[in-house]
Amino acid sequence: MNTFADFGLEPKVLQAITELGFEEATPIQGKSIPIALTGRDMIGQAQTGTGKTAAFGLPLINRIPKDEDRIVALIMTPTRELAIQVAEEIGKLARFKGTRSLPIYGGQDIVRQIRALKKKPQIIIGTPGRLLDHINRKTIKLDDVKTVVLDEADEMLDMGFMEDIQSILKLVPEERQTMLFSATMPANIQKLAQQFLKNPEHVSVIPKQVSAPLIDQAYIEVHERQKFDALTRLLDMESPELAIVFGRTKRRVDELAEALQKRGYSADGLHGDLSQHQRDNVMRKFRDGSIDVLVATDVAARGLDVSGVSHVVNFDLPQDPESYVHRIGRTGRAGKEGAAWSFVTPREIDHLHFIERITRHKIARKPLPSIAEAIEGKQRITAERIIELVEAAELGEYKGMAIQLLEQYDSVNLLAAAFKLITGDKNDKANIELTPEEPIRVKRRNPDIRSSGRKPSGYGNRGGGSGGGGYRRDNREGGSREGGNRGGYGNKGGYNKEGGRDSYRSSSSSSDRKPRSNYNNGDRRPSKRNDNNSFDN
Ligand SMILES: Nc1ncnc2c1ncn2[C@@H]1O[C@H](COP(=O)(O)OP(=O)(O)OP(=O)(O)O)[C@@H](O)[C@H]1O
Ligand SMILES: [Mg+2]
Repeated sequence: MNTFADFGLEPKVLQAITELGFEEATPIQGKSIPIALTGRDMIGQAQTGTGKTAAFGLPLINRIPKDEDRIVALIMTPTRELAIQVAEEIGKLARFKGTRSLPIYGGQDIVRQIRALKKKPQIIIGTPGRLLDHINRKTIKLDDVKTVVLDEADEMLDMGFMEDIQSILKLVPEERQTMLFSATMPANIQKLAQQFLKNPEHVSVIPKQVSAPLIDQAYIEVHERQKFDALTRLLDMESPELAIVFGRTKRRVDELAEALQKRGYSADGLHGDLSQHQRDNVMRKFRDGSIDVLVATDVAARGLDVSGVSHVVNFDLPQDPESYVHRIGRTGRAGKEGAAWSFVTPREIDHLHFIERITRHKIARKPLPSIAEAIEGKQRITAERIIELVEAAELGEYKGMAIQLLEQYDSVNLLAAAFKLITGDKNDKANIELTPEEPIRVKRRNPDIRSSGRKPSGYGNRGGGSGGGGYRRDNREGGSREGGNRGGYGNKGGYNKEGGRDSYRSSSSSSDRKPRSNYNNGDRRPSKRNDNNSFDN
């Protein structure tokens, strides 16, 4: 057990930690902070929701002199939402010391960013594409950067950011500290590490299983056409505080969010084809609880920390075990419990076993909730709300009618009728038709490649020879289908108004760099880029 005072952090940094209510350091913080404070390169791996942001953020803030007026630290994240969130957390940790930080991401007005850059931030938190834009415009200079952090390093590689990261790091002085963090460290991270890190310290607090321990994981076997009913029954039965429902494609997310709204759920969708304004809006509504179901593509899988997310539903199974780990890791964070449910079609059972094998966690099979369970769940919630109202005792103007009715009718019948009226869904008949998704197929891969090269990675280490797994992420179907279908869904539910995939370029930047197409560059991975290119740069 580590108290923060043991690390020799400055009083003003400690004050911020106290203010945030952090009592003791998490294991990854306990191991990383002393190393990071020395300025050594490091790779940090720990389960989702265990405080990796502060693990790199605190030493970073601690090491920056107060009167520094140059950019001395750079944090890169794979998504805009994550850049915003990390910047907020860094801002909180730096509050008393006064270290200045600034998020820089695509989709935001570049002129506004340039103005903010004039205020001499010391830490920049950004997505690679927009960072490069600023570098090319000479509005960001990296000559004085002493520390670089790649948050979700493996994801940035997977999204095809390698080239961008290379270009950016070339401009950072060799004499620097570089740190990589993620909950998952597939083997290809070695490539990045070898290229950019010097004799890094590997810090891993991954025990046997890579997914966070406080998440209750289950799966329900359903046919594609049953999924929507299964979801609504689950939502009714479990009544999540907040839930994130992951769909495989943007089209899926649009259709599902719209269908849930039709059925009266307070839901909205998030994916990379929305304008930044729409994305910000959805995230804000979800964070403040004005919607309680966020339907999202993998754009929301990494790093997002929203307190109150009690449930994650994989409406569609993800292709990669990593994605599974990160998606379900949006719940069960910072010592809280959470539930993760995955819908698995009969043809995907093998894929589920593959995920179980790689994540080393058996996922319990649960039956499809029955209509009776769903109704009971809804009634339970309604009853709780009624009791709350009764206890609040502010029912003055409703009492007259209640008294009148009770004189004529039986009280049980009256209450039952009220329940029926409240919970019986007039919207249940709303016609819902979702475009079916193809089942995911198992892509074999060599178990060894899961290891980060040093034990224990939480993956791999199960023997198995080398070579020839044949697993290729860019074969995954989600991406191409997302792209292929986009045109047809342009005006559903008010989404996709931006139009095509390159629109982020024109709206976010006037840089002369070529738009990143997923299809014209063999180097880029088509699958995720398809969603991510518009969410990042
Ligand atoms: N020492 C601590 N004590 C209590 N809460 C903490 C502590 N450190 C961080 N937290 C909180 O825990 C939550 C999760 O932290 P964070 O987002 O950094 O996790 P993470 O390890 O980066 O997860 P992911 O892999 O999903 O990105 C945040 O709300 C953060 O404020
Ligand atoms: Mg994180």
